[in-house]
Amino acid sequence: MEGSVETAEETAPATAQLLDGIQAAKDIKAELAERIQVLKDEHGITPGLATVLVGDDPASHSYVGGKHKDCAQVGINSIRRDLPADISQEELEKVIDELNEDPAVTGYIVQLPLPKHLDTNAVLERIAPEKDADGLHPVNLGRLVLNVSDPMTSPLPCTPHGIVQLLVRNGLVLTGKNVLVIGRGVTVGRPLGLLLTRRQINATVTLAHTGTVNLPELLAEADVVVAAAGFPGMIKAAELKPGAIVLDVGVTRVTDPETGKTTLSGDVEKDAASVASWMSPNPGGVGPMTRAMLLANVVEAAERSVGILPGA
Ligand SMILES: Nc1nc2c(c(=O)[nH]1)N[C@@H](CN(C=O)c1ccc(C(=O)N[C@@H](CCC(=O)O)C(=O)O)cc1)CN2
Repeated sequence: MEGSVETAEETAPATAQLLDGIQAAKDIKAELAERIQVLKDEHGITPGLATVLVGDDPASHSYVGGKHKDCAQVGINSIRRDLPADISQEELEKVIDELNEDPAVTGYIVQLPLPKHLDTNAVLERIAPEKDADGLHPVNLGRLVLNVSDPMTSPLPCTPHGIVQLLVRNGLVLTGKNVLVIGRGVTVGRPLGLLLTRRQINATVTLAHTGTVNLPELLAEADVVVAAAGFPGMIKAAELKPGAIVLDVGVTRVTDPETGKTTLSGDVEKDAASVASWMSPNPGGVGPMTRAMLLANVVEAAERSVGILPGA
């Protein structure tokens, strides 16, 4: 147009700043490796993480494999208990009892989801609370509800804690912000709502789920969106408040019927980065933080067991 010359700067699409989970997880691992060395050198204790994996779900196998790799990187011993998909509740509970008694195991997790015939809540409840590396035992979740959990007493669930760390480490303050959490699962949505409404963070949280009827209105008002629904691409750029902070947690493996190739898809469309102020990539955002916070829980449990204040 005559008389108006657009510069490249004016026409370039805005792009959100990156909430880089890979870098933050790397920093956390370096900090943990130092604390592990102190446990070994000064207290003669090597933290040990055990994983219990039932069945042959490829995603669960990949997550568990990642957890063992992480342990090797930072100096945590790791022990795998891979069990057949048709294991009975009784047999699985026997494995849990063995891990509760094993002094080499300072913490352990049961990879979720379990096959449908197993009672997940009964399994989680059987884990010794002091060895619960996922923070999903009713005692540890109860402490979160009562607002008495901190690293000195009990572990926090890994994904919610990872989300908080990712925000804090990027200097993002949520006081007074409207946070919309989409998904009410026990590993992400519910505990995240409890964490973000603590006085230290002081956000106002709305928990949306499949029964929510006004998601578009909620999205339009949200300063921060945490999408943990597991529906690929359900959040579109146009639905977001401009400048929103977006954390994409959901991961779905989508297989192309023609090529048979499987790719990972998040809950948020990639072009949301043109509207958001900050956005976590997926992969490479919250997932690596989940793994890093698991390591932190294992280290903190070992520190508590020898009477060191975690992180001190
Ligand atoms: N016992 C538990 N089970 C499950 C949890 C959990 O915290 N405890 N969370 C998820 C799975 N999960 C950890 O177990 C997990 C998910 C994703 C990632 C991750 O690093 N993802 C990568 C992408 C790679 C991929 O998905 O293949 C990324 O986001 O960059 C780590 C751990 C359910 N079960």
